Amino acid sequence: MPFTIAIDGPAASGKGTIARALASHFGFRHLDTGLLYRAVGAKGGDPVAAAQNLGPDDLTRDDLRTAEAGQAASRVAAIPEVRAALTEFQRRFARSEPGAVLDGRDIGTVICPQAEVKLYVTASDEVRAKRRAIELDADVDRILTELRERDARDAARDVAPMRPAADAVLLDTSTLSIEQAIALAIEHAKRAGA
Ligand SMILES: Nc1ncnc2c1ncn2[C@@H]1O[C@H](COP(=O)(O)OP(=O)(O)OP(=O)(O)O)[C@@H](O)[C@H]1O
Ligand SMILES: Nc1ccn([C@@H]2O[C@H](COP(=O)(O)O)[C@@H](O)[C@H]2O)c(=O)n1
Repeated sequence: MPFTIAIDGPAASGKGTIARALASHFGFRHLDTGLLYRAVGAKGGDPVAAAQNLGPDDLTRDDLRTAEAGQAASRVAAIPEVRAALTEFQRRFARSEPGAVLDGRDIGTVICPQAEVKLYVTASDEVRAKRRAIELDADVDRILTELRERDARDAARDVAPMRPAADAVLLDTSTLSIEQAIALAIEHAKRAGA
């Protein structure tokens, strides 16, 4: 039976960093599901058609990590038909042998409610904005405004809103180094049988 690790949380909280490290540590596959929504937003045109026809080339564009791509992703992610078009791909990925780590906003609640491990990774708004501003070499105040706007939209939407699953373990990385956050996540996953 494949082992699934679901990691959710707000923008720039460190989900992807932890997800990649867990996948590497346990020899599992990793899917950054935010990239799917970023690719749909970046493709332009009808977002539902874009989601239904997403291909490998769409996921390797070099403009997907920008703040603008994040905002566009958040807008198309509120459309139920867009989410529906991306669901089966994510669920199939989650069944990868020997295991898979998926990070996003609705992995523990909607995509993989039966995941063996569920983490909800957070950090204060200010810490997240600072980390992302360093990463993108951008203005921290602009990034803070953008993160708050995106989080609010992601948490308020009717379909698959961003929230921790009832059985998720919360991991606040505000005062943790990357190494400390990864070590805690590995420890938790091991205790759960990974
Ligand atoms: N514990 C930490 N301490 C310091 N920096 C961190 C920590 N965790 C992550 N970072 C850095 O913060 C930035 C955001 O991390 P990451 O990309 O993992 O977040 P994310 O939650 O996956 O973001 P997004 O939702 O936008 O994809 C990266 O530059 C990463 O290196
Ligand atoms: N499971 C998911 C993953 C992402 N989204 C939306 O995509 C935006 C970009 O995600 P990042 O993880 O790359 O920041 C995000 O703000 C969400 O709107 C989603 O809805 N569900």
